[in-house]
Amino acid sequence: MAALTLVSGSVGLITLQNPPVNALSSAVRQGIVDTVQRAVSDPQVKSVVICGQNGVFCGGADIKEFGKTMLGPPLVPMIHTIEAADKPVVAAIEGSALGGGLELALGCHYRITHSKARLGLPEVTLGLLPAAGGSQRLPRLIGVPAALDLITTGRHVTAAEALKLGIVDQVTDQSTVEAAVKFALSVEVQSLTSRRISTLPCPCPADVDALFEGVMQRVRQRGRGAIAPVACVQAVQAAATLPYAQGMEREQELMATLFTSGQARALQYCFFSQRAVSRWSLPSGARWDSTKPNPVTKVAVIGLGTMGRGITVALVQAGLSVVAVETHEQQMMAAQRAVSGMLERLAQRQGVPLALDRVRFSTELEAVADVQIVIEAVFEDMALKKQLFKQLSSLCPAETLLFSNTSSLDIDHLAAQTDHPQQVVGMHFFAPAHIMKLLEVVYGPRSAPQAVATAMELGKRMGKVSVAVGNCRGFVGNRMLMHYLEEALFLLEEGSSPESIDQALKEFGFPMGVFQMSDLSGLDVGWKVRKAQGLVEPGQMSRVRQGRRYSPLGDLLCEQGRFGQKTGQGWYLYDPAGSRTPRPDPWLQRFLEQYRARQGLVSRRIDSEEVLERCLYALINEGFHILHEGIAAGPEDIDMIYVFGYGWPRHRGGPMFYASQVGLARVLQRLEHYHQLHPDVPHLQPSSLLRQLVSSGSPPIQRWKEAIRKPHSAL
Ligand SMILES: CCC/C=C/C(=O)SCCNC(=O)CCNC(=O)[C@H](O)C(C)(C)COP(=O)([O-])OP(=O)([O-])OC[C@H]1O[C@@H](n2cnc3c(N)ncnc32)[C@H](O)[C@@H]1OP(=O)([O-])[O-]
Repeated sequence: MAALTLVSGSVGLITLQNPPVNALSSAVRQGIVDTVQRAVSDPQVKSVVICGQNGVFCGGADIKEFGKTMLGPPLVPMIHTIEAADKPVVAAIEGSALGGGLELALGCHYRITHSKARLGLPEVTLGLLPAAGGSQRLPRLIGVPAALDLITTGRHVTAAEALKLGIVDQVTDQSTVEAAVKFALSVEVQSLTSRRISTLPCPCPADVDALFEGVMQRVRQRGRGAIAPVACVQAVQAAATLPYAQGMEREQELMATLFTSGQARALQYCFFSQRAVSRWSLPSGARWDSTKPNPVTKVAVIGLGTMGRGITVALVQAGLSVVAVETHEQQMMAAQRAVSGMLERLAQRQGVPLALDRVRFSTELEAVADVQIVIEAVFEDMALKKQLFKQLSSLCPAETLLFSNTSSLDIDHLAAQTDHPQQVVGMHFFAPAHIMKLLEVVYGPRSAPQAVATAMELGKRMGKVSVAVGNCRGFVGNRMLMHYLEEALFLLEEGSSPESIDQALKEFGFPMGVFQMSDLSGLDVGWKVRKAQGLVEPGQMSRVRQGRRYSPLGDLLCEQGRFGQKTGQGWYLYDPAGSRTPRPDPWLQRFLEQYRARQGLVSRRIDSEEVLERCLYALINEGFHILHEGIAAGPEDIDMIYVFGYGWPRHRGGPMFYASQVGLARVLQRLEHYHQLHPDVPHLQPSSLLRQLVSSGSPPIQRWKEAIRKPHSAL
């Protein structure tokens, strides 16, 4: 797992060998301990270079080993031995040096880096802190402010930035190992006294206390309840205020509380789930590893509203040529200005050349005839979309893939309008489409595996986390969200307020509450959907529709023109209209009181526990239905949809993971309790899969799939 060879007569070259990222597994750590010891005691070896196999230095500690019994030599003494060596040790960094990988490099006396390498201490994103001395060495090397930034955000830096910050000594465009060997030869006789980072004082700015106070405040605000960023600040504070040995003790102490925390488990689950969802499969048995995506260079986007513009920008950013179509001249011109502006700002921010020449704007539908993929992003109206798919089917060659950015309409109905229904797939982007990471790739019963593979690959090229899901109303995300929204309305009817419901959800970790979210996206959006479903009865107050409990509150607000932020009034007040700061609205409070009085509802005090249980368990319960029906292939798919598309706090792992942490028996018992109190609310009736899992002893989430007999949608 680590090999030692003698090169250039006197350099001991240690190569880490653990593909794909040379993670520091117990075997690799043992390999390093053995090879370092041999190199240090070999009189022929005058200096040492440590590198990684296959162009990657090291991706850090082996995350798969977390949560298991610790075997092999620990990292901290291993890195101390390297630092204490009396022969110069040089890290040759290619690819990545992340987490424990960078900490290993910080234990070396010198660091030589390839210009394309990326470095960072991303432990915080896994619910941890750099506890192999990283929190103590990095501030000593680059100063407290820069170290705080890197350690609390976990962001990766480029080789150029690493050089500027002083993390590395040299950057090369050539062979990093050759450069490092040459460098090692040049420093063989130099003193190492100033090269052992742990022995250096920690450079602190004069107002260090104010700095820590400010960072701690920011980290708490941004972290929304995450504990690792707070511990990271505390660890760097120890580096700034304590001698190294005591700082290390503090680092270990803080790590001990994080290591076994539920948040660390949730974040590590997210790390693996994010990668697992790319390994999709279909009911037919087609899979990611046996289906080749089509080559794609040119894509068309039809409909240049907010979504179409964002999709266009994301495609251009992915390096594709885009034909952007909007049939109304004026709207096309407005879209052209907006897209150009977005691309200009992005190019400026990222310091890359502007790629405006990759987009061609047109008012002619015929302009899409020579693209490989058409993405339809017109208004969410089934009749309009059907007509467009019919036109596209006669306009485009048979091999053109036709994707729809619908957020809830039936993909199969659209496919039925075309001569090649196998070419039709849903590509549900989230607004703003060039920023939001989530993409639901919706396969219909007739979608060809190759079409799905191409959509998944296109999503990857656009930097999205793409999740393949089956076809049903609302797909996965919006289908689950519906019950979350409904429960929030029921709670309002029963006596709660938008402020207290939103507060409970924000304390849970959502960036905003359900009513703030509804004001942001516009109350009229859901109103239109409910109208299309025949649920809206203008001016009517009845609370039972289509045989189940219904809250007309949202409809009543819309009838008054209260659409949210854009109209200045919704569940909150916004002054002026379009402002993003919600203010409680006394009108709404009076309106709710009158509404309850007319409905004969007696207001009661509702605590945050009930808010969370009813809103979240209703959503989770729908997640179990979705799993049972095979609409999502596994709980990871649902969780990644919620983490990347709906602001579910990552440190809680996604709704299904959260349910597993709370305990399935508890979730079942609370759903039963609420369903007994509200028998007219079918979504509170526990799913049969949840019951089945509880009766089979609530297996860990990784084993739920075994309990789901139908692995996929039967559609
Ligand atoms: C205790 C002392 C404190 C130290 C703590 C730490 O170091 S914490 C660690 C701090 N380090 C980090 O947080 C870095 C985490 N890693 C990364 O950010 C990226 O993997 C990358 C940038 C290294 C490569 O990106 P890329 O797009 O080229 O590739 P990719 O991302 O698709 O990964 C390929 C495969 O490798 C797997 N795998 C990767 N890393 C690890 C690991 N450390 N372990 C185990 N496995 C790992 C990954 O699951 C995937 O497996 P799959 O799905 O094929 O079975």
